[in-house]
Amino acid sequence: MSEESLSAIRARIDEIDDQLLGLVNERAQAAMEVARIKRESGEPGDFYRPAREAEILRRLRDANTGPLGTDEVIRLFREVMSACLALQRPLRVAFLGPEGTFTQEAALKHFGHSIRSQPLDGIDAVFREVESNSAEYGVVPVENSTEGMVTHTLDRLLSSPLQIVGEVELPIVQNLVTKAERLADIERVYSHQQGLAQCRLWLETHLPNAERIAVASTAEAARMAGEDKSAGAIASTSAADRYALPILHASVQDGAANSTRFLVLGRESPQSTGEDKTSLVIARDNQPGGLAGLLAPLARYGLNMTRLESRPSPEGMWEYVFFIDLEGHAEDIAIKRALTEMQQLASLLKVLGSYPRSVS
Ligand SMILES: O=C(O)C(=O)C[C@]1(C(=O)O)C=C[C@@H](O)C=C1
Repeated sequence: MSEESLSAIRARIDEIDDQLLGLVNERAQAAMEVARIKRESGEPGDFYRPAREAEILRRLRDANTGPLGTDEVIRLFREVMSACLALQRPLRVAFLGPEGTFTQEAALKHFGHSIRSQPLDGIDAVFREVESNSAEYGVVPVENSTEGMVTHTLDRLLSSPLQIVGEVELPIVQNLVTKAERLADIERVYSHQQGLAQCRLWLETHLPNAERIAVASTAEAARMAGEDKSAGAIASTSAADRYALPILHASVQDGAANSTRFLVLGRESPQSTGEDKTSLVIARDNQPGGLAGLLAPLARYGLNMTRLESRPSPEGMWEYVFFIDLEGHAEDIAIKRALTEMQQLASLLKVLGSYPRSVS
């Protein structure tokens, strides 16, 4: 390619960037105008509107003709909205820390980078931070595709007044990070208990003699491995970056398609977007056919159940509560009717939240 045509294309890119800059700032002005109207009309709470954001992202995803791919378009516009929202007032988002955890990655994927993120040292602490209004939102893991449910999150949802306002799905890539130069020099491996479990086969094959030590998070594991040349950690790429640890082996998780689902916690359920999920927890006194009877209204109203999990009830031995995800919003007429009928049979029925299905 000649020098002239290269500089001509670069001049064109400069021109486009100037236009983009102008347009992005024009958009930010419009978002500030929305904030002014919200403030004047005395709307309670913060300015974040998850339903509106999901609609914007879905519309742009469907309108995109490339060459940029769906993920990139969603990521770019997520960041634009995040920056616009921060002009109104930056959101405080608590997450299961420390910095560098997959939960932080999920929080940034959902809210963009213009938030005030607050790392906390336990799932319970994240719930408490939002319950006490010290943060507007919280992000906690709820399920891993190889390791199953995060039971602590389910149990805490039962007792919390918070609502689920969103969900995030994140592909999980685990790495062996270490200052050691060879696998043979590694005597112990730190990780979160789920990280160790997700890489069980790889560890048995490649580090059969290394001691496995479960710690509070994969990020904490990376920090500890950074202080000990004969140790390694199973951790994310961002944890490796944060503690300046080399990745000796990348992508060591056993399942190729390993992903974790996170919940976004807030105080108010978002409005219906037409592509929503509703989570609830139900229980019925122990009796033959009890659960089947309780679920019958869902089938009668043609509702699609995407998840059913049981947990021991805090109330009594050998009693269970059931966590259910449905397609649809609690304001949809079919869900309203089904819930009214279920309520008559249930000893417990609590709607944990209706929220837009994750956009990707
Ligand atoms: O539409 C709104 O309510 C806005 O505040 C604007 C906007 C945006 O940037 O588009 C910003 C934040 C909200 O979470 C949703 C959308």
